[in-house]
Amino acid sequence: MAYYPIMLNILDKKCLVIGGGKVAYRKILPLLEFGATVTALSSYFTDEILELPKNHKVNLIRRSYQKNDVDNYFLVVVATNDRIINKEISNECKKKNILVNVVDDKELSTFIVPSVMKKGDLTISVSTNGKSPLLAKRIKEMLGNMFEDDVENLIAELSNLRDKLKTTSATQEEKIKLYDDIINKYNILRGNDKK
Ligand SMILES: C[C@@]1(CC(=O)O)c2cc3[nH]c(cc4nc(cc5[nH]c(cc(n2)[C@H]1CCC(=O)O)[C@@](C)(CC(=O)O)[C@@H]5CCC(=O)O)C(CC(=O)O)=C4CCC(=O)O)c(CCC(=O)O)c3CC(=O)O
Ligand SMILES: NC(=O)C1=CN([C@@H]2O[C@H](COP(=O)(O)OP(=O)(O)OC[C@H]3O[C@@H](n4cnc5c(N)ncnc54)[C@H](O)[C@@H]3O)[C@@H](O)[C@H]2O)C=CC1
Repeated sequence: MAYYPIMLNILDKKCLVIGGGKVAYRKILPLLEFGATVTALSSYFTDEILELPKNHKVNLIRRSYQKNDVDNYFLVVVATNDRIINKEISNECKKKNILVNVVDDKELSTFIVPSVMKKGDLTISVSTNGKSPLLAKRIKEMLGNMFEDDVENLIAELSNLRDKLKTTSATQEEKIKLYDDIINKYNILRGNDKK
């Protein structure tokens, strides 16, 4: 079984993280980074999570999970240490067509989270289909170190040109030739001696 990778727009979307331990914290951070409004619900929160509402769009609810808590959320991450509760929440989300990630059971999840490296508008995301999250993280670290910082300038230049070419009658082949000329002008990979 392989997962279909997509880029999800979660800007201002209501996302719920259930659980308040170190894994919940790790799952909350990228949701915030990508613009979601996060509610964390847990009977207990670590100090790191308790600090978050000071500077971020996070709302904390300190109690254990109750039926229908997932209603009206776009996406739910389940990070408790209670497998029975995890299964119950997963079933509820699936029934209600809410995207759900259960951090310790991919069978209960409708999506899993890859390891992500972001450099401006370049996103590199690595998954092992849940087989080895640590390897996903290591590969992401290796790939992250391969890129020169000017990859961000390259993307900006390509994007500007692309906007301009949209209103011209250039053919797809002509456009790709122009894009490739720019790509070849840059040294996006470290140690790449082209130029
Ligand atoms: C299926 C998945 C579900 C999901 O969470 O979406 C899942 C599941 C599990 N992870 C476990 C363990 C670890 N997870 C990490 C780290 C990360 N785990 C992440 C994703 C995923 N983890 C999804 C699959 C991703 C893929 O397809 O490869 C990353 C990429 C993203 C993120 O968490 O945001 C993030 C790296 C962030 C970064 O790049 O920095 C580390 C390393 C570390 O902490 O440093 C360890 C210890 C080493 C090891 O086990 O490899 C356990 C066992 C728990 C136990 O033993 O009790 C389970 C449960 C199970 O496997 O059943
Ligand atoms: N996906 C991943 O990357 C990883 C997943 N895991 C798994 O993630 C799970 C959580 O790990 P930790 O954060 O270290 O655990 P933890 O024990 O520190 O935190 C569990 C949290 O769940 C809360 N909780 C328990 N029952 C609840 C309920 N009924 N309603 C609301 N909140 C409830 C607790 O109050 C606590 O805050 C574990 O099952 C672990 O196996 C662990 C490592 C990595």
